[in-house]
Amino acid sequence: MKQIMFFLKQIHSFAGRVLYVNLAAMMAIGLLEGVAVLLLIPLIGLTGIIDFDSSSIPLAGIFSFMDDVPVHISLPVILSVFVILAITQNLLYQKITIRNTIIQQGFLRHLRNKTYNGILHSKWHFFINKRKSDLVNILTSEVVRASSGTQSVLQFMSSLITTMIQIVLALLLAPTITIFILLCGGVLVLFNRKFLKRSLELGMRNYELGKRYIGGITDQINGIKDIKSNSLERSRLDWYADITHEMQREQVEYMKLRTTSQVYYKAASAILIAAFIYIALMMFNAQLAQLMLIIVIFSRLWPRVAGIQASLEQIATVLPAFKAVQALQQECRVQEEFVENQQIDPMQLNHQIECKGVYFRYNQQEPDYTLENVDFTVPAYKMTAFVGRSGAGKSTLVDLLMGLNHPEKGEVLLDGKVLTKQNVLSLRRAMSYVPQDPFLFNTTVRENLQLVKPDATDEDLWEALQFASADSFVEKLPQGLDTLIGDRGIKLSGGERQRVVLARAILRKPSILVLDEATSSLDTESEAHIQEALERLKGKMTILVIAHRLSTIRNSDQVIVLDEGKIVQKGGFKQLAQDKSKVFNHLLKKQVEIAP
Ligand SMILES: Nc1ncnc2c1ncn2[C@@H]1O[C@H](COP(=O)(O)OP(=O)(O)OP(=O)(O)O)[C@@H](O)[C@H]1O
Repeated sequence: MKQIMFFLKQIHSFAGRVLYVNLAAMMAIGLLEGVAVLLLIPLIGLTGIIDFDSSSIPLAGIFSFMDDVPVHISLPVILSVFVILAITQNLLYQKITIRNTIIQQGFLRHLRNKTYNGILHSKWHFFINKRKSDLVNILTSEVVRASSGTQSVLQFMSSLITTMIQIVLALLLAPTITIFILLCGGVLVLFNRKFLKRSLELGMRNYELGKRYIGGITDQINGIKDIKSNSLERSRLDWYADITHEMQREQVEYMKLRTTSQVYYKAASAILIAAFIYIALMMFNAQLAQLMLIIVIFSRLWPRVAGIQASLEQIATVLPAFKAVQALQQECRVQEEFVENQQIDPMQLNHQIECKGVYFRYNQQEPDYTLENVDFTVPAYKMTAFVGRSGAGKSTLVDLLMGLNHPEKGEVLLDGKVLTKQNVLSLRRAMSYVPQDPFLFNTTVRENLQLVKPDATDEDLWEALQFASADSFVEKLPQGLDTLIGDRGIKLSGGERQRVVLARAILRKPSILVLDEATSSLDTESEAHIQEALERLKGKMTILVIAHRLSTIRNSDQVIVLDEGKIVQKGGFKQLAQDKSKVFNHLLKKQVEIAP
């Protein structure tokens, strides 16, 4: 019951008044069905087969006025009313089903939007600690499962209301039989509690399996090149066969559980009805009319009780999915980065970015800092490069400048203003970021570029492409700007992809451009193209570059060298190269040795 209330609260908070309208309509359906049962009393009398003694049946008196009406009139009248009631009830039922679907689909959409909104507005820290496939699983499978619980709850409510009304009518018609049926039903529901517990366990297993399944296939599809080139197909297929087998077993077990509990109800129904007719005939000398009522009431009421059990089991299985969605929403609330409720303009960086005494670590339980006492200034409209060995802390530092990581001590200042939750969005809108593995959609060059500026004209697009040294190769593509570039831009070379992404970054006309190892996987010619592009951009915006390849940053205005989370050198490229005892010179020498 706690679980039903939990679901009802959620649906209520979403649907509000509409829910009550539906519940009222369900009550009307129950009443109509009840009236149809009542009509059986004069019908039984009219058949004349049975010696109908209305005094033996409560409520039957209300039809006594029909005693004087001839059968050739009363029979068609009663049958017509019966047909009208049945049609009205079914029409109402159809309307309610549609309205319930509107509530359920609306609730699904509401759950999806709220969850995705929460995810997108969470801090970077949240993503660092989360497995991406778990988020995909919740957004695709679990949200749907959770909202299917809404349907079960509405079905449960409808069954419950109809049953209640029928119980009241049945109590008026035949109190002893009804109380007996109810007692038996109650005992069976109690007895079947273990089925609910088991349903909950199966729901939990289904959730875990779904998570593992999506996690596994996401990793494998992402790493398909490794799988193929290292001939790992067999082992991956074995994994897949195992997990799908487990999923199959879980579904079969669930079906076994559902059908077993229903078998109990059906078997109990047959036994009870036989026992009751026997007792009624042998002990109470019941009339045939009363026996017919027993059968009618029993056959109407009992399936409802069984239906309630089925809905409860259904709700129990989807509860883990609902709780997982809720837990994620709660986590996102705690991790909220900013509220996007007002029009925020991009900031214009005119003077400098400063890092003052910054300390940062990913895990505050650990003693060592990833960045320690970091102090530097990045002048606006200049190009600053961050270099250092792998793991020195370059990406962590740039993430801090982008407001993705937050200093534990110290502060980041933009034109003298501390970077906070309040101005981080304005900074992001002023920034374009080009990662090492750039992201392109499976569509045309044009649409990939217009992603950041939907109203960009052809002239704007070509200008950005020219700045990124990408114009000449785009011109040569079969359909130019309208050429499809495949999944993640697979039809372009690494260097071409990188330049399209750079063009996209430039199209936004950012105040700050960040390149995160954008040239490390490129050949020398592609690197030279990016270098040309950077040369063209110098002086137009503030450029931050993380570079493994030191040749890329030869023309930067300032180089910041990091080692084990500390700044060990700062200055111009040539100046740093001359200091033979320090890290920068060491890095340079290594690259010269590797170069052919
Ligand atoms: N999400 C994380 N959680 C915990 N530690 C992390 C995380 N990301 C990075 N680190 C650690 O922080 C340190 C700095 O990593 P960072 O990625 O900033 O280095 P980097 O200089 O950019 O390295 P690379 O050149 O290899 O990309 C490393 O020791 C790394 O293991």
